[in-house]
Amino acid sequence: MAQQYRITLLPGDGIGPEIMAVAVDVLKVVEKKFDLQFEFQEALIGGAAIDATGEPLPAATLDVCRNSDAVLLAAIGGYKWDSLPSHLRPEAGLLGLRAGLELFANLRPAKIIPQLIEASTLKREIVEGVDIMVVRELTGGIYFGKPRGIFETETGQKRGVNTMAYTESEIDRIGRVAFETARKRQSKLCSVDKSNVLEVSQLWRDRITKLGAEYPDVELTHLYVDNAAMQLLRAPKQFDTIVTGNLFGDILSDAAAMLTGSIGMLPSASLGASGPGVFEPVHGSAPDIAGQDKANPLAQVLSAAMMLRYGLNQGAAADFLEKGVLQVLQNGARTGDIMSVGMQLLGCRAMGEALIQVLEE
Ligand SMILES: NC(=O)C1=CN([C@@H]2O[C@H](COP(=O)(O)OP(=O)(O)OC[C@H]3O[C@@H](n4cnc5c(N)ncnc54)[C@H](O)[C@@H]3O)[C@@H](O)[C@H]2O)C=CC1
Ligand SMILES: CC(C)CC(=O)C(=O)O
Ligand SMILES: [Mg+2]
Repeated sequence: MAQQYRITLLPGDGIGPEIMAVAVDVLKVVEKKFDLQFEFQEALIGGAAIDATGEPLPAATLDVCRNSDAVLLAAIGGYKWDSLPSHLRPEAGLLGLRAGLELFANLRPAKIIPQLIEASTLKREIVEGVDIMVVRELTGGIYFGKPRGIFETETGQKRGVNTMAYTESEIDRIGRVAFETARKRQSKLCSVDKSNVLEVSQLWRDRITKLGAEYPDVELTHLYVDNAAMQLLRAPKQFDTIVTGNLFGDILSDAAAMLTGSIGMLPSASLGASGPGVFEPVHGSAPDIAGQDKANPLAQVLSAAMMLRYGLNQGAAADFLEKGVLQVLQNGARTGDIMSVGMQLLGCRAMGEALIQVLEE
């Protein structure tokens, strides 16, 4: 009998529904090829949820996610909701989902795809062979620290406040994920912080260094985040696995995306100690191209592959999808963000169709 999985789909906003439709079609091919059965359930998050219910993360959404085997998320956010107070914005829905499911570890691979070297803004010799895994802490740091808000000073000025805080146990648990991840790769871990200025980073560096003693086979180095950003663009091949906090990981993973040609190619997995993971592209809802059939759906498809691998333990099905993506690119199919001379420019839907054709061959 086919193995059954309950998958919650969170298309969200902007290009979200367009790229999610492609991922679902692709997963239907996987079902057939691997004798799996996906029970898809769609739920509201972000701006779409605000419009329908007044809240960015309705309780019903969190419930259905908790009761599923994995969650596939597209993206949230858009101009329409930008002036709402921060706790009512679409982004609060995403943060609430990550916190609600205790998804403290965000794996963001940035691996150069040989077919896309020409799409990178960097020189071939700089990016060829790049294979980096960013392990980003996802439920702590400045996105969650208290106090936060916009307060009034004694002189009547507004003062915006956010707090970057990490406890030892929060650092240790993401540190362990990072050391274990590095061990399965090239056994090189670079921890990124700002410990020359921030106490929170001093504690971070201290704990990661202590943890390093338990992983003598992993070569541990440390970089300040400003230098790390520069090194990522100067000589990205020096990196294997990077571990860092929530804000620095958010920023560095967008920078790492450009090494590989486009943020439209980068997937991620958000994992906790137990329970369903959330699998989502690194990019956002791209409101500038939403509704125009221009989005690259491949980050979403590769997020579905990460879901198969990390969330459902279906490694062969994940390999199948990843190979299909390489093949469709090899065939010359390109969306605008990864277009180069001599290739075939496709819209989001047509890229999905080209991929399905490859997968069904
Ligand atoms: N995980 C999530 O849901 C995230 C949501 N956001 C939200 O998304 C909205 C837009 O944020 P931005 O800073 O503009 O970041 P973004 O990642 O949505 O877009 C940045 C640039 O990359 C392009 N891009 C992104 N994904 C693409 C794709 N699949 N194919 C082709 N081009 C793509 C966009 O057109 C844009 O020019 C905001 O509301 C933001 O808060 C931002 C990042 C993550
Ligand atoms: C939209 C934010 C909540 C987060 C973000 O940019 C990300 O996780 O990449
Ligand atoms: Mg981001």
